[in-house]
Amino acid sequence: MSARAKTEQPPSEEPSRPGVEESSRREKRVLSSTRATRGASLDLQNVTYRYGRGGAGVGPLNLHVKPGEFITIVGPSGSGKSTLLSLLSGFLTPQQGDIFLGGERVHGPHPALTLVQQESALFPWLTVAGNVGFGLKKLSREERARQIADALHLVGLPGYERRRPHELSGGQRQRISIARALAVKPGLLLLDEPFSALDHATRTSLADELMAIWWEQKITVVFVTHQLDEALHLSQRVVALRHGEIALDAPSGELGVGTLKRVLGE
Ligand SMILES: Nc1ncnc2c1ncn2[C@@H]1O[C@H](COP(=O)(O)OP(=O)(O)OP(=O)(O)O)[C@@H](O)[C@H]1O
Repeated sequence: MSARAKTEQPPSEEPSRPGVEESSRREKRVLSSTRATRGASLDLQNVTYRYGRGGAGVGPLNLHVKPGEFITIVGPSGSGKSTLLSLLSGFLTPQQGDIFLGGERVHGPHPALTLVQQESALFPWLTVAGNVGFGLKKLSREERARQIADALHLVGLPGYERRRPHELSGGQRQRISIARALAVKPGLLLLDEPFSALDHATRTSLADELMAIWWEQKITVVFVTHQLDEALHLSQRVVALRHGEIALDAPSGELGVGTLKRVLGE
């Protein structure tokens, strides 16, 4: 049994605003937006995945993420964060239990569900437009170009369509990876330590940008990080994994780094 300290969520399906409104730029963007939820809900019901019989892995996990909510998953190395993200992104199938996105059972990779990983996985032979528009091939040329331009605008790189990945900095490449994920208008955005390879200043500014994008785009976000302060700063809610189980699930505003360290045994 996990020592789960689940805290009651507000009754509304609309997530509360983050408690980090100190950035004036973000504040301006936040206030200019009418917040109506577009993100999908995410439900895990008794989800279990073990590598080998009785081996390491995760579960049973039970989790409900509201449409438009931003949660972070923290946990020590080997606690099951990547396994959980692989299950959420449909790359692994639960051995027991079910995952529902917007009420529909997840069977394998899903277009409304995109994953941004630690190292940007851009195709080096394609331009920025080719990368960002990769999942938009069914659209007309004009519509595709418009969605690419919109996504680049969101990540603060308008006009970068013709650049190649090797002409960009590490931070810019991660922005393009996020733009590619956003371009398909996902119901759920999964981020696996997307800023861990970046320097502190770039990491902080990208984290702020991500907050603004989340608030504007109304998507549901699941963000995995090793950094406890980043988890508390970014998200509304922190889920801590330990030995493949949920050891804590609580609003960020009720937590401090010290509490998280104690729960995680750090
Ligand atoms: N392919 C695999 N085969 C066997 N065991 C695995 C495999 N992948 C992961 N594991 C084990 O499952 C457990 C959870 O691993 P996972 O990679 O999900 O943890 P993590 O929290 O993401 O770790 P890190 O922070 O180091 O990336 C670990 O004990 C790991 O050794």
